[in-house]
Amino acid sequence: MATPSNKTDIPLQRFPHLYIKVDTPKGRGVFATEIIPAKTVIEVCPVLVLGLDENKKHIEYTSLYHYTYNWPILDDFGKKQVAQAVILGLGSMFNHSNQNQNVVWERDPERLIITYKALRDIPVGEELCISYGSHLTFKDTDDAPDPMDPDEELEQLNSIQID
Ligand SMILES: C[S@@+](CC[C@H](N)C(=O)[O-])C[C@H]1O[C@@H](n2cnc3c(N)ncnc32)[C@H](O)[C@@H]1O
Repeated sequence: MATPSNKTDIPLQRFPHLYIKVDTPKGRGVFATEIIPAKTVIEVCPVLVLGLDENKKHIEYTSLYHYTYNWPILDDFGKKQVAQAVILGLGSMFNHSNQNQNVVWERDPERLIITYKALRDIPVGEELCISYGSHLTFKDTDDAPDPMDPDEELEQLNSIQID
């Protein structure tokens, strides 16, 4: 089990006026019932960092694989590696949007948390979306299909590895 290298207590925050909509084109998604002003902390989420082996041998074969974020670690030899982390709390519920990203997130590897903040004012009724980066392995429902492009029809794996 990874433990934080920074031992100071971590104040938690969550913007209270949120709900999960269960039937969006992206599955479940996070929405607000009140306007969220720019820079508001939406949530501070503790993370569970998975062992490199644990991920490769087990998690990659489970549904959790679609929820983990890349997480920088030092291995037993002090070499930089990219592990996977399960984000506890609402962090795992944010969907991806390229065009309409309205939430930014920041890792704190010393405290093993991620903080999510409003990138701009978010009106009631707009989904809260982060960016998963450029290596999507599922079909992004925000992308309008191009009927002339047969590649659009190619089936893609439904998984993410958030950068
Ligand atoms: C971290 S989960 C987000 C919560 C998820 N929607 C749920 O219902 O549990 C990531 C998964 O949500 C879906 N997803 C997220 N963003 C998407 C997008 N832009 N287009 C299509 N599916 C998306 C994909 O199935 C992806 O593997």
